Amino acid sequence: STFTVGDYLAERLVQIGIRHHFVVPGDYNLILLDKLGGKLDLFGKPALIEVGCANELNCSMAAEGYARANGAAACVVTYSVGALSAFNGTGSAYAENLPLILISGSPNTNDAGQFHLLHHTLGTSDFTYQLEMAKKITCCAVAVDRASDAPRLIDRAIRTALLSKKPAYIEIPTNLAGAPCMRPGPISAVIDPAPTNPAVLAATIGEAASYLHGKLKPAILVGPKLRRAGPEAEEALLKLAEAMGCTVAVQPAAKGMFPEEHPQYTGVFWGQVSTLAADSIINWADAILCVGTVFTDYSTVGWTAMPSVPLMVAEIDHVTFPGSTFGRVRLCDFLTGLAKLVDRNDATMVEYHRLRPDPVLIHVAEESDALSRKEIQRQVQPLLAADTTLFVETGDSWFNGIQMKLPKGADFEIEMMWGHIGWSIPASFGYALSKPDRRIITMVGDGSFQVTAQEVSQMVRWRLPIIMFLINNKGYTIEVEIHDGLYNRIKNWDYAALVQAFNSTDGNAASCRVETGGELAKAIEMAKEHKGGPTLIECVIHQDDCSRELITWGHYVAAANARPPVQK
Ligand SMILES: Cc1ncc(Cn2nnc(CCOP(=O)(O)OP(=O)(O)O)c2C)c(N)n1
Ligand SMILES: [Mg+2]
Repeated sequence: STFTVGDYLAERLVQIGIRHHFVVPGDYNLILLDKLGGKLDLFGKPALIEVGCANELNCSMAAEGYARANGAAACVVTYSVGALSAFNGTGSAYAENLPLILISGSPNTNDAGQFHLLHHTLGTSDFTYQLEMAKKITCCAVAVDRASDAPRLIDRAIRTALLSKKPAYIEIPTNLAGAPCMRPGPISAVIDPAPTNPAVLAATIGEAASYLHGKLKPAILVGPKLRRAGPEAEEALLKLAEAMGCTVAVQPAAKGMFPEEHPQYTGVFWGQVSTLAADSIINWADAILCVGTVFTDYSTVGWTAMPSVPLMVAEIDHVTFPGSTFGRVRLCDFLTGLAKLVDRNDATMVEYHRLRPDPVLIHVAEESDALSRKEIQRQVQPLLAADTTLFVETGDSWFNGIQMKLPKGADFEIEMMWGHIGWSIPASFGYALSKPDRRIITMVGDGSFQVTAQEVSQMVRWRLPIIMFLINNKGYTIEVEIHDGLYNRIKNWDYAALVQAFNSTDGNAASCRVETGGELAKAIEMAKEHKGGPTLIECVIHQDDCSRELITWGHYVAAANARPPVQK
């Protein structure tokens, strides 16, 4: 059969390791979906498994979650009505440094020139607006308008996304998906990374050695971009930390990127809402090796927690020092090279042993007591195991999740830069498809759940045993703590009943509402046994029952938002 543009795209997506593609069909992408779904592997099975979502916002967020687990993801939508919703998950992928490939069908190539007015458009004959918008939220946006251009444009978009860990956009007209196309050359043309320049590497390591020279108490701070640089970078960081012997703290969005059971782990550095006194040791250090760090208003508690010493910052492909910068240095190469040369200096570890906070006494509530946030945390903690990935949603779930202890092998996912409420439901669904052997636990607030609840029905459809703790505090508590108003109150739902509605006649979702510690304990036992599908446990707590960290953090973030305009 003829090799087509759609076949070319399918081949490249499979070659970069994608096994599932997230879709919402529309008449501009149906032929393309046939091609993507029609690609068979050597055993005659579909090489790409098509995963339908209830809407394009959730579709793009499911792809974002898939990219966290798989490294890259594809989201296929129809023109305008689909793509504009998928732009939100694309923005998340940009903010969170994930190579999500957004693919949109588009009008027949003959229509623009004939000034035809078409459905799913603004009602003008200008069909370029979507590509222009996509250019602003991706690292590369291409529109194929001739089949002969498809290989070059598709390869460029995918390569740029993989190298920069940012989303890319590919637009394919409905009458080109099935058009004859040249076959691709080796995938190495697309995935070979830009190699580290050896001379630059040597110079960078030399600069790092002089940055550390004479410092008495260096520490390491890990940020969320470390993971985006690949598992070899995380491994290299571990070796560097062990070569130095110093303390290692992580930023909130990097929780789980350094093993928490490691003796050198000293908590989440998040200013006044840090864990394990990480702020004390970071503030005591006289040199901080920042690896993949991102300092934002949220991660610096409204700018009240910026480190006060000159920093070395190692990024995915460059390193900066106070007064100098080095490009084309891949993070794993830099960390590996530095680990071989760096002097051991455990001064911060010695000091940390002096100031490390003692373990806190965990209060065990009476079984009949009204359920509290603390009791939920106490009962969820034992669920975290080596094969667990904990998803935490924007809201007080961030703060409750950050306080959890991750046992060896456990992982953590948070969307702290983009912060789109509702992300965790489709994202944990997408992630679970890529890592079926992991147990997913999602902590999500009632407000967030209302944004993307439909995707629980995909967890039912794919029989994924995701356990969701829905914290029902009757509204937008994180917003209440930043700045309250009636707009932070929402209509309460019967969340447990809603999830049962997704079962219809062929479902397997378990759900219940719990209002005491005793009921929660029973629900957790039920969830642990329930394998054939998702479990939602709606945990009812008082609307003001929020973490002290949220209140402190909210106070300073509100102050940062309120800074008066600087007279220009
Ligand atoms: C798409 C999107 N729209 C609005 C916001 C602003 N926002 N941030 N957090 C919230 C409320 C979250 O409420 P919940 O999920 O119930 O969380 P908590 O009550 O804090 O546990 C809003 C409305 C947002 N972060 N994302
Ligand atoms: Mg809430």
